[in-house]
Amino acid sequence: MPLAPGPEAAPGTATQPAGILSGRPRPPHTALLIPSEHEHAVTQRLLGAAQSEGWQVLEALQASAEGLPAGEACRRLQQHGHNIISSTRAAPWYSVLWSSFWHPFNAILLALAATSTLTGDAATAAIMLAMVACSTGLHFWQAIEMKSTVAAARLSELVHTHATLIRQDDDTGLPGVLEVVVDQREVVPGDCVRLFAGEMLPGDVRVLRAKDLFVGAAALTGESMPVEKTGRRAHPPLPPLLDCPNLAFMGTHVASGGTASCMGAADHPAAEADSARSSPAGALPQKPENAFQRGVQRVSYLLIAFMAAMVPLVVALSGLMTHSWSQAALFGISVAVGLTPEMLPMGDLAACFNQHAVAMARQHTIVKRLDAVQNLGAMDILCTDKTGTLTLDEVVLTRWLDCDGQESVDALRFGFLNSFFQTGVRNLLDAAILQSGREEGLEWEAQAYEKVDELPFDFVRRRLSVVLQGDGAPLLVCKGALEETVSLCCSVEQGQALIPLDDRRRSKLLAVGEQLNAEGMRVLAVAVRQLPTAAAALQAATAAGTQAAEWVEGADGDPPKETARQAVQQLQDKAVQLKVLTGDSLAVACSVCSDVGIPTIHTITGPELAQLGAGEFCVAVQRASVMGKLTPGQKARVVAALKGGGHTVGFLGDGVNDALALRAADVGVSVDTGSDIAKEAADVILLEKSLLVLEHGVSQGRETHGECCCNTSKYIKLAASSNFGNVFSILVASAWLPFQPMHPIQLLTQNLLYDLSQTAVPFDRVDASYLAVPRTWSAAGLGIFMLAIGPVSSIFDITTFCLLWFVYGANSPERQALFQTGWFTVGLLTQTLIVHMIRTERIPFVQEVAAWPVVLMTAVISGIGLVLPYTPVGAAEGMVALPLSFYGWVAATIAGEGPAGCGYVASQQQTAAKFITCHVCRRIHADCAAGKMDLHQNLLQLALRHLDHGSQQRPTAGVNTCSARFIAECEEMERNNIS
Ligand SMILES: Nc1ncnc2c1ncn2[C@@H]1O[C@H](COP(=O)(O)OP(=O)(O)OP(=O)(O)O)[C@@H](O)[C@H]1O
Ligand SMILES: [Mg+2]
Repeated sequence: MPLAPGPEAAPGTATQPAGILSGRPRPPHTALLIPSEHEHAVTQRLLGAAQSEGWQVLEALQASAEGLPAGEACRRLQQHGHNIISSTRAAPWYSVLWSSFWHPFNAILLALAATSTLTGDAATAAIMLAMVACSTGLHFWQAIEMKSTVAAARLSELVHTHATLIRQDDDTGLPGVLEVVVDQREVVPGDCVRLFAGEMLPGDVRVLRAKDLFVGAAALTGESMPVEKTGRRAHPPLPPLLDCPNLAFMGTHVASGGTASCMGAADHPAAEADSARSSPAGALPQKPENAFQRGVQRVSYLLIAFMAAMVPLVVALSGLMTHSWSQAALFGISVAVGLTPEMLPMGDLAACFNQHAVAMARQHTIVKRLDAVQNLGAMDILCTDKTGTLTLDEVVLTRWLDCDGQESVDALRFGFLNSFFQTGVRNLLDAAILQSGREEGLEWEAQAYEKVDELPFDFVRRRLSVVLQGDGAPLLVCKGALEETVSLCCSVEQGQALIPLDDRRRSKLLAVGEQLNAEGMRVLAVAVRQLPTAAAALQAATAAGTQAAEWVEGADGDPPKETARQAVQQLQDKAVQLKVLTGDSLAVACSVCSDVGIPTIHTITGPELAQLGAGEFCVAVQRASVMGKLTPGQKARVVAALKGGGHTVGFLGDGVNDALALRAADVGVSVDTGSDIAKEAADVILLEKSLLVLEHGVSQGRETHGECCCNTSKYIKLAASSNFGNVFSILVASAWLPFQPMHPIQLLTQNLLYDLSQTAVPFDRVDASYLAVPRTWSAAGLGIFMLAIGPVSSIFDITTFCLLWFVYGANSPERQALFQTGWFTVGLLTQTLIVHMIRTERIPFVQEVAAWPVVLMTAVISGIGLVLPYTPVGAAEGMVALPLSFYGWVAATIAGEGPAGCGYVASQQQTAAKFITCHVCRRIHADCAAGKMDLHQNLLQLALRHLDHGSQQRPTAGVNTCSARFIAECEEMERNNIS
């Protein structure tokens, strides 16, 4: 029963019955939206509800156990607004401004400004404050520009979550007879909600009646095991709010519970005592780090390590040469600031991802986490379930047979009874059985029974049982996967007689099932047993050795999708390997897979996997393309093992049993029609369950990766390598000059201008060839860039030093201003313009021009760098006018440094790529020889990855030849292997 917000709710926050208001940890920006007194009042009201009897809570909410009348619900919806969490609204501008200001770069600048003020250098302090304003303004503009929170909120509105409510029908006036499924946003305070396994709580609720209701609250409390909730009144002393046994909160999910209704009608009694507590959705773990996060982290560590090594050296050398340790320390701090690519907060990336996410929404793909867009592009293995992805999701019951393969209405009758009374996970199989049963006129038979208890379906046992009370003795009806159910039976019905189910008959039955499976039919078995008492029936259902008096069989067909084959082909063309992970039988999965073009040469089942050790498990899952009879935990383990093998793994699934694997994957993909818990665990939601839609998503993910990450990593490489060169030059200069090669303030200005010039790089164009294969963000290549570009730029810096020292006579502390201005200009221009040479292999501006934002920004910043020494700001920073002839040297340095740097990088890359090529080749050959790798399945994939390795390092003739040779070798080996 969702609880109403109090009258004291602030306008605009009253749109939800409870949810975020109830005292759980909140996202930071909601703190500004929800007054804490209000939160306190809500907490008190919830605690009050926990201590009251159910009817008292109902009375307080002016509601009844029969549900709200439809008209009243409408009125409440108008009064309270939609049931939406306020946190999805945009943070106010002042909080955005504050977070833009609160940045390490600004903190250092403010500290430097304070130091300068204390030493009486007001001009320097003023410049530093201007830089703070500039950097804050830039970050603020980026944040406002991207409006990512607002856009993300709008995107999530496209994904629908439903809730089952009990409402009174105003027309008939009959109470409690209407069970309506509505959008979660339409749930109002006072509504009675029925809860099913796998569903998310639509609000904060006071449980009124429940049996075996287990709620997973890992998202709120961090507690991974689901906890039981009951409808009983709580007595003081009360536990903390989140642990109250009769309160359940928005954001948590129903882990198990059969008929565990929050508020159920009398004809829905409780579930069996020992229900499926090991429900797959029971313990949804935190999302592990994904490929993108791992990559970003590695890059950050590299930069930090570099800074930690260089800065103390600079301080020591500068202190020794100038004998002014305070100046040396200040200089060291400026160098440290210079080494951080601070204009690249993740804001830039987020803005870029956000733009792409909005574009993807137009293609029916909703991105819940922004970095998931690029993970979709980086994905090289896609694990998918079968139903609805490869098949039409249209299950029709086609046959109902007895043990001899003859049509048997009894089979349908008991199947129908089981499906009719079960209240666990909603399921297409049950819907199909119910439909056929109704068509055969069996519905009235259900009236003769009353459900005594239920053991809900779970994906490990793969069966479900109901205990029914008719005229005679209680009847246990069990329905489930063929093998699992038959393994419990000891006799079969033949005519009116019961005959023992011996091994021969059992194998015959299983063979018939397999034959049907091979035709793409799913086969379920139904077993029944009459027992003296309900308690005995319950015991029999719980125990393993149920003795079945009857055995019957039904078959369900779900034809493959027409578009599946095309989508599989397109994904394979994009170098994405497909693996089918299903809980269904292997034979059915293989039948569907061969229809849609997924190889079925290497397959494995869950029970087989369970026998393997960790190492063998990894090899087996890398090799197999179809895996059947997997438990939910095994699906997640397969995903984790593939990730451990260095792949970026996607998982597409919609069931309660897919939630764990969705969470484990680098990118979890679910569908709008999927179960709540799957949608909660996923990073991407498809509004249409289709591999074709996903294939578009992959293309867009690659573009996103290219435009956002490739360019951004280009930015980081450039920033890190040119800073490395600068610091190297500073080291040389500090060891040589009796003064500082550049004033700290000049260094900071140069750094700020350079960073500004690079803010446009993420919006640069990317080559089409870059999009052909999966890409991951990595620090690989950064070292080469730093080691190649750094020394080359240092050589040109040193020639500049010599020029200034020997030719222009800037060789004493009195003439240091000329030296510093000269190096400021050369350094800024070369750093700023080198991006045009690094970004393409062709001749910049002649054969290839960068995107206009890059051209514009670099031109503007170079212009500023050239005129700054002639402005009052430049003068305040201690710059002087440069001799005109010096600009000729500047032009020559730029002309020389670019090509020299590029040439050197190319040669370094070629060597590195060759090394990688040979290294990869050697490893693959060795693995193949040792039989660790399956040639047929993996070679082409590896070849593509290998080619990718080469092209990531900028393809050169040598690398391409090597890759081509490698692919030829692979094909040759494959041919030999097959023949
Ligand atoms: N409602 C049900 N009643 C009885 N048995 C069921 C029911 N639902 C599923 N099963 C059994 O459990 C097996 C696994 O379930 P299911 O096929 O839904 O798994 P899955 O991994 O979600 O498959 P998919 O990959 O097709 O989505 C089924 O093949 C069937 O034998
Ligand atoms: Mg499924």
